Amino acid sequence: MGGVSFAVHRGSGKERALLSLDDFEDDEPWRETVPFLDDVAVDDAIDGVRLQRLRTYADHRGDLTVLLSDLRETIPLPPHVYLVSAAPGSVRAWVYHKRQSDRLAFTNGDVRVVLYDLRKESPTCGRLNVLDVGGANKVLVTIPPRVVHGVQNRGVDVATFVNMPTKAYDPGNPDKSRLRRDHPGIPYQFA
Ligand SMILES: Cc1cn([C@H]2C[C@H](O)[C@@H](COP(=O)(O)OP(=O)(O)O[C@H]3O[C@@H](C)C(=O)[C@@H](O)[C@H]3O)O2)c(=O)[nH]c1=O
Repeated sequence: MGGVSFAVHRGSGKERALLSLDDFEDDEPWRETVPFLDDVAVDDAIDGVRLQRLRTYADHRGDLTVLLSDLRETIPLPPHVYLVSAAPGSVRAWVYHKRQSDRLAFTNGDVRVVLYDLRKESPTCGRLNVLDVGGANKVLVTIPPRVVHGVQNRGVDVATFVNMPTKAYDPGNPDKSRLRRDHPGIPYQFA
């Protein structure tokens, strides 16, 4: 694999004498509450599916959006995180995972997430949820194991989303079960 060169500045004793870590100022606490990842109520949500509001902090330099945090509650920290770029109109469906929960963070684009509960033991077996998320509705969607899901980019630009599943992807034993996207057994057809 081709080496990647980095500019390395060796520094000198004289420079270190001019500055120390103590010269930095600590940020002051700015909020008494933790204003991110508030739960969003979803009418008739499938059992175990969770939506949390993602809060974006904007300033003249751009913005920052918190995607996941255990500051407010103990959560399974993500052993694996990846970024998906969805081409305009693209559909990723239908899938479910036997062992992991997906935690999909949507912050941009016009994306539709469709969830379908085929878990025979679930109190919401047979229920469908259709969630429109992205730039206008920045949310973290937690999808428990065995909940069928599909994601469509309904916009005209590439949409990206981050997945922070509760288990690492193992190519040797991928936790991914698929069904063709137009299967008539699911009461939703992607346009
Ligand atoms: C999930 C994953 C895939 N891959 C590889 C496998 C494959 O060659 C390529 C694309 O993987 P997939 O086809 O599984 O990805 P995809 O079907 O696009 O699934 C994605 O869409 C949403 C709806 C989901 O539910 C997630 O599971 C997410 O993986 O990336 C990794 O290398 N690491 C990973 O962690």
